[in-house]
Amino acid sequence: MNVLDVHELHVDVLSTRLLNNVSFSIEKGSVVALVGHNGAGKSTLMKTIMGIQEKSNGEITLEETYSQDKHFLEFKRRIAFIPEEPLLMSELTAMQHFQLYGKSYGIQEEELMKRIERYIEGFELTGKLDEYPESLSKGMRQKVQTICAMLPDVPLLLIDEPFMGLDIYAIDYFEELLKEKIANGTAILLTTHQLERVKGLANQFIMLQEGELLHKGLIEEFETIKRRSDV
Ligand SMILES: Nc1ncnc2c1ncn2[C@@H]1O[C@H](COP(=O)(O)OP(=O)(O)OP(=O)(O)O)[C@@H](O)[C@H]1O
Repeated sequence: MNVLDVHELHVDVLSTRLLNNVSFSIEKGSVVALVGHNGAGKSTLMKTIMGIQEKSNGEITLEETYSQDKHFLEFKRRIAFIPEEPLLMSELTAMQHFQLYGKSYGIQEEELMKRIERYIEGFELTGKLDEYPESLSKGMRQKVQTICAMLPDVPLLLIDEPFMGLDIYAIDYFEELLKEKIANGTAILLTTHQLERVKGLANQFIMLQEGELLHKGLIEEFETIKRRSDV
């Protein structure tokens, strides 16, 4: 089954076309690395799938059923996003962020508390639950954002530059969590400038160039395609 179908996606901002006719699918349990030069459109694609960036044309569907246009709430509940820069709310503590995510994804209270405890220990955030974002370090804010996305069991995870700003302990722990999610059937679309770092996770890649999908394939084919296309 396809977890994500992106069909003929176009995104324009003012008179600039940021994504041009992008189509691809992601199967259940697949991990796809989205690669491309700075400005290729990777973050724009992520934000458009999340509905943060408006599309001008095309269709985005989850689990072959839930259309971003027609079933927005069901769509949003099936997807979690870790942006490159933490997008936390200054008026909420770390704990309040977790509770907000728990509510919006309909996680049962007892299960939510269990997961929060597990993740704050794993990410070494014990004692930071009542802190507001401004009194956390950048890496700690990234951890809070990461935990928010790890709390629900969603079929699709979008991660813009995983591991950015995390220390080596947090990277190892996060990688283990992702492997656990993948084993349970979660599909992941992640952007990266360091393919080496995600090689243990990703099995496919999509290459964007100037807003267009240039290549897609298995991760093992990446080096050959990269050499051949000189990008
Ligand atoms: N809101 C916006 N308004 C106008 N142009 C934008 C907007 N957001 C992004 N762009 C432009 O769209 C293009 C793609 O940007 P995007 O952030 O998606 O690239 P990226 O592949 O994620 O790059 P990087 O590797 O640097 O993170 C860039 O040329 C950028 O200047």
